[in-house]
Amino acid sequence: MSGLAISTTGLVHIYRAHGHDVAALSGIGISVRPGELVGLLGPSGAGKSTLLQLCGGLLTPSAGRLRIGEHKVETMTEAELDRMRAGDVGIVLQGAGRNLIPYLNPIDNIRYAQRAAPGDRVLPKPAEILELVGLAAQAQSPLTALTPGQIQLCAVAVGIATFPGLLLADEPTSQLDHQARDEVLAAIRKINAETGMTVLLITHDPEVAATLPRTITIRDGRIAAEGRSGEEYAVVASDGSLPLPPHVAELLPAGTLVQVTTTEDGVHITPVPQEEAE
Ligand SMILES: Nc1ncnc2c1ncn2[C@@H]1O[C@H](COP(=O)(O)OP(=O)(O)OP(=O)(O)O)[C@@H](O)[C@H]1O
Repeated sequence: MSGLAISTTGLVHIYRAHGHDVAALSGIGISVRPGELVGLLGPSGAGKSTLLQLCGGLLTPSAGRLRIGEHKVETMTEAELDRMRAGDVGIVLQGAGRNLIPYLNPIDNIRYAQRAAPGDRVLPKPAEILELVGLAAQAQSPLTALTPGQIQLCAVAVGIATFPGLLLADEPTSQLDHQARDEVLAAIRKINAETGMTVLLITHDPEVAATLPRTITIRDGRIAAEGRSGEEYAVVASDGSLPLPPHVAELLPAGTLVQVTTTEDGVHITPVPQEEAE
């Protein structure tokens, strides 16, 4: 299957907790083209995992629009979401072991993941998947004999067992040494390049982020910035608002009046001294 696009408009997710609700996402608008490899960044609690789970059909939006390929996620029934997860979207949850059946070897883990795929789907051979992620030699090894890096590669292999159009991975390179981290990242890049699968991965590691062609940073449930090959940019939202980079926000406390002017060489934001504003 070829890569799936992701498109969201005004995406909101509220967790209904006892006593109070938590707005994890407060109006996210992103557009990811088929076959892109995108990193999702942001501080702890920013809403990254929530966005990933919405894209994977594990959660449903509280408001807003979410398209995964042709799927209109906000209108889908539980059964339709199940079918999307079984064939079109692969999810690698944080903590490799959560994605694997501990008593099955790598090739049987892949076979098991393929059982849920829709009957009309032509599935790749499990050996091909292991070859793609670089685990061919460990196909029959018990998971207990694998290194942490190989276990993570196995979790990725299970995530792509049906060759979905979208791979979602929650911190696939965390808790690994640098060599294992780079091997997992190389496998994900290879999957993306050779199959055209769209990939959205969460990372906290600035070294990983710097190597990705595109990154999206979330802060307080909103898009805070986008990166292109290591360079960070602020992104104008659909309502015209512009989140300030943290080092600028520090200089302009909430409530500061600013003058926004345009000149030939750009747009300037100038704080108005308080005495002038009064
Ligand atoms: N099941 C839940 N019930 C209530 N609140 C939740 C739930 N899951 C997450 N949250 C809250 O939603 C917000 C966003 O959480 P989320 O896990 O999406 O952030 P994150 O950016 O992935 O964080 P981290 O990097 O720590 O994994 C946080 O305030 C979190 O406490």
